[in-house]
Amino acid sequence: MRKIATEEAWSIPEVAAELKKVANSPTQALDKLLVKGIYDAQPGADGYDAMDFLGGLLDVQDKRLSQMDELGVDMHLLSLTAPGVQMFDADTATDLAALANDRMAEICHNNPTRFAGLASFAPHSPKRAAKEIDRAMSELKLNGLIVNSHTYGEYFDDPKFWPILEAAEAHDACIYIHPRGASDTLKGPLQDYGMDSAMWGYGVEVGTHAVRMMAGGVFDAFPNLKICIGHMGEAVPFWIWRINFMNSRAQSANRAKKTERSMEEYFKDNFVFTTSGVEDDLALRYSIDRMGIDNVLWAIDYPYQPMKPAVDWMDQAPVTEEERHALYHGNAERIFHIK
Ligand SMILES: COc1cc(C(=O)O)cc(C(=O)O)c1
Ligand SMILES: [Mn+2]
Repeated sequence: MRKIATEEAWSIPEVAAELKKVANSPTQALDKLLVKGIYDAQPGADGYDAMDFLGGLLDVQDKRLSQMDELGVDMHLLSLTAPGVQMFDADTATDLAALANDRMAEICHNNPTRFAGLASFAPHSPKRAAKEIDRAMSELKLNGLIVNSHTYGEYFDDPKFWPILEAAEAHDACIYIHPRGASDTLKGPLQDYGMDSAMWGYGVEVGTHAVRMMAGGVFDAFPNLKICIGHMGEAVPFWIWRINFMNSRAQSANRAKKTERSMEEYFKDNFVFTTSGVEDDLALRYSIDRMGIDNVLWAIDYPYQPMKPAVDWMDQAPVTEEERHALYHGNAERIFHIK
């Protein structure tokens, strides 16, 4: 069975070098905790260096590909790892997004059956971002788009970003909204106990972004726009009944923006989500039964999650063989235009 992993992190030395500067900058962004640990690792300080995430991010043809061969993973859908270019100034972000897209396109063109890619862009300059999206999709023939949730505390329900959404919809380019540390206005109690990143804060950040987009009417403006989120839908699938009920009550009470469709309809029609970093049988079964098999894709979240457990888990997950085909490759081929 063809296996396509859809949230597979990657980076280039130029972005890593720029993030090392961020690690030593006065920024108060919550991402700094993790950026310091990965890009300016002090051996033994917090153990991130022992996990060698940076080595895994920069590698494509060596350990990554040999593990894929060993485990029968046909393809990685690569994306520039969080926080991407979003902590840089607008010009640096625009330039490095284009550079990363060129490098990614080269990898994909040289290994067309093993790697596909999601293009980066700099949301800071929506019109320039839209041009990079046009270039990435039309010229570089990449497979979709990646953004790491907020950019300087702003979210895609804000119409200033809608040139980006317009370009994505026009190209039928799914935007993967990947996590990063919560924005300065959201980070409050997320700064302790390791809650800043994958354990909790990431899900809060992306879940908040997804609900803002649905409740903000984004999908009335862009009915064909497709969004992908990871980590079994950042808990939104579990919470969707309550989101739907409380939003429709708030709309009736004129406390929420009137929308053409319901929150549940938007989540079903305009979102898909992956299993990245949630290797849980019951969560998977619920997600398929609640949101539909066409909306769930398999992912590893390499190098942050080890490859073998993610394969072993999906190989034995409690799904039909038809569902397993959809999870492992069918949905990814459709959403990310993978031949
Ligand atoms: C950007 O840094 C990341 C770190 C981790 C982690 O497990 O600590 C996970 C992700 C991720 O889920 O992509 C990203
Ligand atoms: Mn990830």
